[in-house]
Amino acid sequence: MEKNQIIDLEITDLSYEAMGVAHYNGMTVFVTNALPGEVVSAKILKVKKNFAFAKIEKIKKESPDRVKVKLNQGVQSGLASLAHIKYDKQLDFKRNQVVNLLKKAHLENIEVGETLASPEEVGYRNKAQVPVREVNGQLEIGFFRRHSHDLMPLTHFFTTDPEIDRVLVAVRDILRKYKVPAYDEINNNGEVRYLEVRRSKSTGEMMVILVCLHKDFMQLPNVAAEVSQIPGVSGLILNHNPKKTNVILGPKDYLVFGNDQINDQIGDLKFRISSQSFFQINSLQTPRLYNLAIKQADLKPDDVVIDAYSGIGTIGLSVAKHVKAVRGIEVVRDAIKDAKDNAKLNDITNAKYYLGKAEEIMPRWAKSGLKTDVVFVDPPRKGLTPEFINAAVKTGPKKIVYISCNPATLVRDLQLFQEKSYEFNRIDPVDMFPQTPHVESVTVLKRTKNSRQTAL
Ligand SMILES: C[S@@+](CC[C@H](N)C(=O)[O-])C[C@H]1O[C@@H](n2cnc3c(N)ncnc32)[C@H](O)[C@@H]1O
Repeated sequence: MEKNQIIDLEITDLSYEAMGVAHYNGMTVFVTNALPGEVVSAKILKVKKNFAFAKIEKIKKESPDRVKVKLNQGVQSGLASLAHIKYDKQLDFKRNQVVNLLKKAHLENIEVGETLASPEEVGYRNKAQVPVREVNGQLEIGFFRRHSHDLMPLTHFFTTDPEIDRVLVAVRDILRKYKVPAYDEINNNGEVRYLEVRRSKSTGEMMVILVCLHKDFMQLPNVAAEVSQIPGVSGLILNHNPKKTNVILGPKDYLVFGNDQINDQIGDLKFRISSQSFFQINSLQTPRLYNLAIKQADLKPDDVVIDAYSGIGTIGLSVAKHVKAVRGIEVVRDAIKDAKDNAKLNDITNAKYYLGKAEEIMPRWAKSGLKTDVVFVDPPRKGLTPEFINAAVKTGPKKIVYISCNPATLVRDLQLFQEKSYEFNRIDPVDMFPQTPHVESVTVLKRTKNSRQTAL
């Protein structure tokens, strides 16, 4: 097999990244946007020792699960790599990921629920963070082609709220009008690196964030004056990121005009969200995710609850009125400030929030003898650390409710909890990210009879 060769392939499976999988002369070939059951004529793009990558030249036999999307193939592979699959089959794909990971871990007796469908299949994202670069002499917004920093200009982001797309394009045009230079990452000069827009689904308020190389630039007053005229925009923030780095946001934000938080709502609770705070990006699916987790936690009025990886307090504050006390842990300073503000905003007095790393704070609490009843964890993709798991178990909770955005680290961590005599019998996938391969899920671990002794 060699690069640029064209071969016919029968697709037998889908990889975790939603690439069609085929076998050819002992090699595994990953074909972008191909579906199981299809026969495709494919061009080989890259050859490694045991596997290769290819792209479709022609579909010779089409899967009945395929939907025609207008997206260009490059856009689709970067932003919405499941967009060519019928939505109900996307849900199956996500469920199968969990099933396969459990099988690999020899955990076949665990039930995996049907993936809970998202109320919106496109345009659901309440936040966009898009790179700004110069392409052919003009400032453009778009996305980086896979595994590169080549900007593909774009104005319609497909999974993002169309109101956000409208503001992204309006701000792009203002930056062009005042000839603000885009960031040049090779020479670490220019100005605007990323453009972020967040929108509250409940109030319609939008926050615009310009991620810039400098904390001020000549055209900023004119840019700000025009951005303030865009309907729906309630604030402009300049995020200062002076470093030569791939990290998107710098540590400092400067409020240029308006509010530095937007107001949103989940269920009957109000939330204020700062620019650097995490907020679930699928606004309509979030309450359904939380309700599932809270229902399965079966909370009691005397319960002491931990909300680890709390963000702005959304989970902890949703349960606070039904339990004795909530303690939240979060590493982002602004998110802790938001969580405290949000407790006040909703007249909640039994929820306290602590700044720091969960894997450091939890062992301290365990050492000081804290006892808990339910621990909610909602970590980033890398999952939990053994230190956190040990400490959480030491506080003796009856239940641990694990909300995960990465089934691979979830299954790894669930096995560690099992070693500490916590058991689980089902995982419920929830689709927070339609059109993409990302899988969210809820699992409840229960303490078995003898685990309190083992834990202490
Ligand atoms: C997936 S988000 C969940 C936030 C919140 N539970 C929600 O539903 O909106 C994970 C959160 O963990 C925070 N985080 C990341 N690493 C952390 C750590 N080591 N300790 C505590 N919080 C951390 C992130 O800042 C983020 O707010």
